[in-house]
Formats: sequence, C-alpha cells, structure tokens
Amino acid sequence: MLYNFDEIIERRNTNAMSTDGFREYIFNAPQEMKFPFADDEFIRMWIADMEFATPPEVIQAIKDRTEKRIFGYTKIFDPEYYNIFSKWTKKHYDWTFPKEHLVTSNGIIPALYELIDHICKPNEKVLILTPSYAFFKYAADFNNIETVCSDLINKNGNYEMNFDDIEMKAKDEKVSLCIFCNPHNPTGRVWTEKELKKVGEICLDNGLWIISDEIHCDLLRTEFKHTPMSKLFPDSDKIITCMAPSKTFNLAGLMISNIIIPEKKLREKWYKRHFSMENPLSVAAAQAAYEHGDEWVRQLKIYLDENFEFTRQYLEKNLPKAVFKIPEATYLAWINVQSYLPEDIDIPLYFANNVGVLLEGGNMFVANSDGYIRLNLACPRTILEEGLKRICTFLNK
Ligand SMILES: Cc1ncc(COP(=O)(O)O)c(C/N=C2\CONC2=O)c1O
Repeated sequence: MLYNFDEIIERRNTNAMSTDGFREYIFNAPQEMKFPFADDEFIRMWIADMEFATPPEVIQAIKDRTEKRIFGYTKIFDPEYYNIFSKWTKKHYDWTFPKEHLVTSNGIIPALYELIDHICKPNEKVLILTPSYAFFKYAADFNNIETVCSDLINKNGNYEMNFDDIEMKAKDEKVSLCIFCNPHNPTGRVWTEKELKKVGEICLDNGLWIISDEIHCDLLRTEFKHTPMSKLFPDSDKIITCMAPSKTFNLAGLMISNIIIPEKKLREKWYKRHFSMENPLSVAAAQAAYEHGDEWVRQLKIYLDENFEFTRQYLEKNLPKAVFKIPEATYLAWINVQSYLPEDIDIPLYFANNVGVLLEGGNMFVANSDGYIRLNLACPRTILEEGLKRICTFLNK
C-alpha cells in the first residue's frame, strides 16, 4: 500500500496546538495577540507533531474500539500490549526488557516531572546536554531542582558531547540525575554505541541515574540505527528508558508513552503515586501502531529523507551563508542563520512578524542555541517549499 504524505490535511478547529497554541507556547502571550499575518496564513513549522495522517491501520483500530461503545475506566491488562511493543523493540533495536519493567504515562514529559521528584532529593541537581528540549529544564524547575548544562561541542554543525565537561559536572556529588536525549532534539544526533558507552560510564560511575529519552528513536535517516542506552548496560538498573508511539506515528494527542523502569524500588514509588488509568482509544491506537505500522514508518522515513535533501539543496542555493547538516534523526532541521539576523532578537517572534513562518529557535533550547532556527519538516513538500521560500526571500533582503 502506498501512503500519501503529500496530502494537505485541514487541522483548524481541531484544538491543535500547532494551529491554536503557538501564542501561549512560543510567545507566552494571550490568544488575542495580533500578528501581521492571519492565523491561517502562517506556515507552521514549530511544534514537533506531523502534518501527516496517522497510519490507516491505527485509525481502523480506534474505530473498532469505538464499536465496543463503552469507554469506562481502563488499564492495560491485556499482555498483548507488552508483547507487541517488546516485539517492536526487538525487531528495530535488537533489545527488549522484562514485562514488569514497563509502565505507561500520558506523555514522556509528565513522566519526567514525576521521575525527577522520585529520584532527586531537594538540594540535588539534574544534568542535561545543551542545546536541549526545554521541558527537560522545566521538569527540573517544577521540582525546584537545579539544572546543570553541558554544552555540546558544535564543529560547524557537527555536534559531539564534551566528555571532559560532562565528567567534571557528573563528579559534583549534588548531581544525581542525567536526562539524556537519544536521538537528540534539536541537533538530530544519533549517538553511537561508543559515545553512549562513554557518557553512560561517566554517569553510572559517578552514581547518577539516567533517564534516556528516546522518543525520536524510530525516525532516523534510513542509514542509521538506534541503540537504546540500556542495551549497553544490561547489568545496570539505574537507566530509565522513555519511548512512545507519539512521534513515530503522529499520535501525540493520544497521550500514551512507554516508560521502562528496571529498578524495583523506583517502580514501586511510581505506582504509589502515578494515576495508572489509560484512554482505551489510546491503548488501541498504540497497540495497532506497533503491530501494523512498520510499512507506514518505512515510507514515512523515505519521504522525510527526501524533504531533508530538498531543504539542503534549497538552502545551499538560496541561503548559502546558513549552516545546515541533514540530521541523523528526527524530522527537525536545525539551521544556523545567525549571519542573516540582526543581533539580540527574539528569533521566533522575528520570523512570525516578518516572514509568516511559525518556528522554534534561539533561547527556546535552554543554552548553546543562539542564531539557530528549528524547522519541522514533517509536512507535505509543497508546504515545506513555501516555508523555505518565505524564509530565504526575507533573509536575503
Ligand atoms: C526529546 C523529547 N522528549 C519528550 C517530548 C514530548 O513527549 P510527550 O510528553 O509528548 O510524550 C518531546 C516532544 N518534542 C517537542 C514537542 O514540540 N516541540 C518539540 O520539540 C521531545 O522532543
């Protein structure tokens, strides 16, 4: 079956963050905030969900569940949920885990908020690598836990970890947790086994817990393979692995994610506080995605690879001073356009007001991100082309 990723799907009047939540999320502004562009004139390249219909197999599973007509309190009792998900992890990452280690959360971010509270004592600190998905810091802030940042080394768009800096910060006895992102948002790095072993050893040898956020682990460029951090440390029970169907199958609104907690005491803390009910439609969707979604993901990855190559050529031709490397994973293009920007601007606001493109960038990524914009390329190519055209036309003025 050939899936249609070129189809433009109307998202207005669906309570979508992408169309209606940008004022609050990007600008911390009221819905009344005015722009020179009408809402439906914006090219939306900001929040990380996709403009593609979820696989039809998932939609059918949701329809089938609605036929049962009762949507009472639900938990995951059927072992098939674990069997199907662990079959997916075995097939795609050659890794699996005991059933009792798996808990579900209505999102990885809510899980981070809870896990930080369970793991960190009041005066401890969380280590993150920057630039970073800002909710890693927000989750620490919410728990009144200090965030320590280790800047990735940026060699003209090629990012590496600064292991000496990570080790120095991990040796601080107050640092008790590292929230690690693999693949990395926003740089798109897929960390190699060698890099994972090195950072994992530094953290574990210094007594840190590791939350390995692997939400982007299925959306790699075709030639890359994901290695779960836990796979490299089979004897450690201090690595929590976070995965979800939300990024892979465009199901973020169904709020279901898979958190693998090997350490018994931490799992008991989780169950003591976590409200473990699930949305029955979300369970049906997630199970169908992992059971029937392989071919859709294969075709999606090809489409995304083509969008990245289109973007690389477009920028090379029309924005030659921009620094852009096709990322190893995610559908997010991380582009340094500093040489085209005035100093000290609010990058997302600058693009919203002058270009009519909604994007994330600059200080939205905690640190080490000045001059960068992040474009969501998970959209039909016609929309991508219009967004790139608007950006390049304006920046070349
Ligand atoms: C690394 C990472 N972890 C967790 C999440 C969210 O997980 P959830 O709570 O939905 O299960 C995202 C979504 N990233 C987004 C969402 O919009 N912009 C981003 O960069 C993410 O990039």
